[in-house]
Amino acid sequence: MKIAVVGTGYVGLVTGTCFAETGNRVTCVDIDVTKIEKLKSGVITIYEPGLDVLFDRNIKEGRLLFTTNLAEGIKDAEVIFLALPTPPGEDGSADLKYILKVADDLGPLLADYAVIVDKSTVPVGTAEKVHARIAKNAKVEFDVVSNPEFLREGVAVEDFMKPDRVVIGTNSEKARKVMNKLYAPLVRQGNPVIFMDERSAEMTKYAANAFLATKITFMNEIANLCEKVGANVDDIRRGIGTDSRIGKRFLFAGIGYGGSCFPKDVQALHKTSEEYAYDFKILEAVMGVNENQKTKLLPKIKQYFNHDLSGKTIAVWGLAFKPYTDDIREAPALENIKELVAAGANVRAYDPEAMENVKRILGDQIVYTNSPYEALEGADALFIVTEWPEFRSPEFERISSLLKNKVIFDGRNVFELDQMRELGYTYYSIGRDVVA
Ligand SMILES: NC(=O)c1ccc[n+]([C@@H]2O[C@H](COP(=O)([O-])OP(=O)(O)OC[C@H]3O[C@@H](n4cnc5c(N)ncnc54)[C@H](O)[C@@H]3O)[C@@H](O)[C@H]2O)c1
Ligand SMILES: O=c1ccn([C@@H]2O[C@H](COP(=O)(O)OP(=O)(O)O[C@H]3O[C@H](CO)[C@@H](O)[C@H](O)[C@H]3O)[C@@H](O)[C@H]2O)c(=O)[nH]1
Repeated sequence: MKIAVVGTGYVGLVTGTCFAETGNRVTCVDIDVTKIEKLKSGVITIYEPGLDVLFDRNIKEGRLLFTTNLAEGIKDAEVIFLALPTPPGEDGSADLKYILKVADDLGPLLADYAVIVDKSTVPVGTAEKVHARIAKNAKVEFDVVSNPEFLREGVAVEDFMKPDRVVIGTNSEKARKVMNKLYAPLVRQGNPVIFMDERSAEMTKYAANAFLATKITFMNEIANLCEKVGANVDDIRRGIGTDSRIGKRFLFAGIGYGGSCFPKDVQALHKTSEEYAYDFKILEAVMGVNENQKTKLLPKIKQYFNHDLSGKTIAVWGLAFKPYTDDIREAPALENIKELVAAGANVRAYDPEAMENVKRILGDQIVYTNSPYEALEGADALFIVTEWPEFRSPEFERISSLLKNKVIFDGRNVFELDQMRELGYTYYSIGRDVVA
């Protein structure tokens, strides 16, 4: 099939590359000239494990093209994906200006029947709005379908190529056939394509993200209570996660969820509920708890240093909002580092992928190091913010020889308490006893 993807950011590039890999001819469109020039010259613009191999192969085989010209990009396309940003507007609702602008532009350009697909995360009613905007100028028949994306950064290729499910919102039989054909190679493992109406598909995406954010937040609250009653949240996780009704995943307590999706999508769903005069109490609690959770360890760090961080040096391991990505959108590291610096501390930070992105925001307010150990040089304490695998089994002797105090603040429960006890560390983590 011939496909166009409009918006070649994270989701657009994964969508385009993966559909090229399943044999389609794909043209990705973006207004960012620098990005498109890079992509055209074979340079991948996002860090996503495994994507580079597919990207190189499909460019070489001529199935994956890039352009800044919308008319050229959508020419002869049977399916046109919109993978455009939907950032929070000033009031927290999803800002649809990028989507609606492209919808306006598309109308006069359509030369034959096409299925326009909302791949972006968009509030209930958006497919109808997009349809209306295209219809204003379109001279041909078309359908607008909602097909939300559930991929996770860091495992995006796996999530896209072997999806748990594909959700497609449409009442058009013609669009349904086109989408079924496109997704057939991805769902042949037995995972379903679930058809529903557009509004339910749009809502499904927000419900999934809000549910997962709630699940994590529930565990964070259990963790906070565990600290007070002297229980261990990791044992609780194992104890409840083995119940198949609860499930093992997304039960890891820590210093809050971040990223480009959960925070904005929970906020946007809350906004939708407000618009419909529904008081969605759980979402409000989730947002409030997560905000506090992100800086949960700071009072403990301050207390350890007798409420005076001036001149103290804190080594920070991990800046990305989670491992296997260079994405720092809503990353708990940023807020923590800003507060440490404001309290007079020096920060020496290391992250395998995200340092360039942090430099663009924090500049020379902190020191960036070439290895986790270099970050520890002259440091008074270690603060683990992101659980990159390389932090899980470090050389502890090297850590203790470099740190001024054998103290670790761990926002992701990377180490076992017994291990810390044996090694003689003072160890603060989330929802577990302090090892002193
Ligand atoms: N990042 C994720 O993990 C993820 C996962 C699932 C869903 N989503 C959703 O997918 C959508 C896109 O997210 P993203 O992370 O890929 O965003 P992104 O910011 O990485 O990419 C968006 C791209 O759209 C381009 N763009 C803006 N206006 C344009 C126009 N008029 N024409 C062509 N291109 C234009 C931008 O230049 C940018 O490259 C959002 O709604 C997001 O919520 C994201
Ligand atoms: O048990 C857990 C699992 C995750 N997190 C945190 O939750 C955030 C989000 O993690 P994850 O969901 O893995 O990353 P995203 O790439 O943001 O993916 C989410 O957001 C995407 C965009 O909408 C969706 O497509 C995905 O299905 C959804 O998982 C991160 O800060 C994690 O540290 C926890 O604190 N505990």
